[in-house]
Amino acid sequence: MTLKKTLTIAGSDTSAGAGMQADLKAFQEHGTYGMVALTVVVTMDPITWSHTVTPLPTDLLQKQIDTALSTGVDAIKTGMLSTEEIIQMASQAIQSSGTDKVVIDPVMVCKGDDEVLNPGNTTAMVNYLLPYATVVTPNLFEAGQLAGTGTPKSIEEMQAAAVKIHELGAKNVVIKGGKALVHDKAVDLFYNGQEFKLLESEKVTSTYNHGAGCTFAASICANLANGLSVEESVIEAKEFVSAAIKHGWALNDHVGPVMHGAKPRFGAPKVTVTTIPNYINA
Ligand SMILES: Nc1ncnc2c1ncn2[C@@H]1O[C@H](COP(=O)(O)OP(=O)(O)O)[C@@H](O)[C@H]1O
Ligand SMILES: Cc1ncc(COP(=O)(O)O)c(C=O)c1O
Ligand SMILES: [Mg+2]
Repeated sequence: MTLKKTLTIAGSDTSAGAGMQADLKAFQEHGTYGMVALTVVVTMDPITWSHTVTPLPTDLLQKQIDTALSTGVDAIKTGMLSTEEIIQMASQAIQSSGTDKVVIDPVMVCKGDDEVLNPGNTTAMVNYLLPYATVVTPNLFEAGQLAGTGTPKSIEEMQAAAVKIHELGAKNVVIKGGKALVHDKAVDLFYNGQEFKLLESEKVTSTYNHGAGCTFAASICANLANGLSVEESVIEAKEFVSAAIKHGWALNDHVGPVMHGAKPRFGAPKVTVTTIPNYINA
């Protein structure tokens, strides 16, 4: 038996709820063979839990990319890319791979840590990654940065940002309303250039959501590798991450990771999908 090969170009979250650890766990749960090209290592102060991001030498990143690509990957996901040079390397890797199954998770901040990685990265992501994105998965803040609109605060503003990001080259856009959007459900907006769809699930009140974004994007990547359509991939990923958040738990006093493998063990909350009109300028 062979498995579909999924590659994440991402950082290591030493606390292991997010980053490449989340990606590998989600890849595994979806039955794909996960591989990693590591960009940075994120460590936490044991007392304050403030994050330190340490980049790996770029020649070492390139060697990892070359190794993984030589096996022939079926789908690629990107996560934390800390510099413009690393963003360009990820773009080159995507182009060299020949795959059209590409999920860009435009990580700009870590939950619980407000420091933006590097403001110049947004322009580099727009120029080098969005044109190759099968799916891009910004949260509200990241969507506002990519679109240049400021952080969306309503479904209408999410639609406006999604249209801009689509115009920048991403074939499909999922803006994650998540916990931040003032709404009684956890709402994500899906836009494929033609239709807007709202994906809604119950909003979990727990704060144990570390790694939700990575788990969601990695699940989309694995689903694409396994041959699901873009829309099927996003819907299943939403179910998968909803279950993971519902069963999130406290690793210590500072952080609560999602339970990556919750869906196959406990089932998933219901996700409803509704096509909505274009409210922009309505
Ligand atoms: N409290 C919550 N309850 C249910 N789903 C949530 C919750 N918070 C986020 N989600 C969902 O988890 C996924 C990841 O979103 P989010 O946590 O906002 O991303 P990020 O970690 O990148 O900021 C999205 O599908 C979002 O709707
Ligand atoms: C290496 C790494 N990648 C990505 C993220 C983003 O995590 P999330 O899935 O919570 O958005 C983090 C956050 O800590 C991280 O450390
Ligand atoms: Mg994120």
